[in-house]
Amino acid sequence: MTAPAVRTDALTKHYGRLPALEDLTIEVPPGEVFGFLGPNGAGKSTAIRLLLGLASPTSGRAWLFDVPAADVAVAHRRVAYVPADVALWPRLTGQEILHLLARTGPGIDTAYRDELLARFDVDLSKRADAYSTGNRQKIALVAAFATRAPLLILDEPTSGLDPLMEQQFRRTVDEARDRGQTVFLSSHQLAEVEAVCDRVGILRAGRLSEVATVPDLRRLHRSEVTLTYTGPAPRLDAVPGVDGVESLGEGRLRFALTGPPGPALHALADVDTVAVSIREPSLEEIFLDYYGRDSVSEVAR
Ligand SMILES: Nc1ncnc2c1ncn2[C@@H]1O[C@H](COP(=O)(O)OP(=O)(O)OP(=O)(O)O)[C@@H](O)[C@H]1O
Repeated sequence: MTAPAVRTDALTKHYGRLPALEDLTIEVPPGEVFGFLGPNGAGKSTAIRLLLGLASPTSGRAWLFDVPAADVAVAHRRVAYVPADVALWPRLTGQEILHLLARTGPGIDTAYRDELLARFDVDLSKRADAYSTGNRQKIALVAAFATRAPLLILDEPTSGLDPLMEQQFRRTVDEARDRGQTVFLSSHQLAEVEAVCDRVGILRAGRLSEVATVPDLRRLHRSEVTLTYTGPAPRLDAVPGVDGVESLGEGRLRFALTGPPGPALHALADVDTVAVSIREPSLEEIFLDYYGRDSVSEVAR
């Protein structure tokens, strides 16, 4: 059996009394694009630092392709990493930095690197201390995606990119997946996670609340059902999974449906239904369920 690209077992990190990460157990198979989603302080960067051996766990363990994460010299042969705050050698030009990174990493595809440089519109002649945050991030992304590393770990990879570059980023992740690389990324951006990830892990205050595909997340959460009928109004108040029943006037009503639709369909069996529409929740609405209104603006920004 192929080793999982990432595996953690009850991975925990406390800073003093603060549980930055509690009991994280996940498995990411090779070739998957996995997104770690959560608001500021949820523990995303802490988890990534533990995977990279940049911090040691308080308890629990992590492996990259079955190599203990703490065995940095071996584990990093298969990893390319882009940190949230990209720091580059200030006196080197973009060109020099790419050469340096190519010599120290797991080997690169130079033709693909040139394609990425054009795609991300990077000016390689400037010294790194003259780069903007977004340009530093672009250099680091090009360096990582141009490697043949089987695992790419990206901490908030698009936080400094403009919308046009975000599009290019999404295309590049798709190409990495097509080549069989595993991508493990953290993000605040719901749209990005929705667009690129096969599965999403939702972190809340250091704990994993859910791991699911985006369509599965939608199924777990409230859909909005609007019903048009003739005859007497159906009685739905006590039906499992149904709440917020609201009349929209003559012969129309709306309700929220959570979980399997069977009981609601059963309750509607004798109703003369003219039309029914079901609107699935957006990822943002799913977040409202998890975090409440205050943090969703932070997550969706
Ligand atoms: N070196 C540290 N010392 C003390 N506390 C820390 C340290 N690093 C992180 N923390 C705390 O651990 C918690 C998780 O932080 P972490 O950076 O992992 O969150 P995050 O989800 O990556 O957030 P953001 O989206 O803001 O980067 C936060 O409360 C943070 O203040």
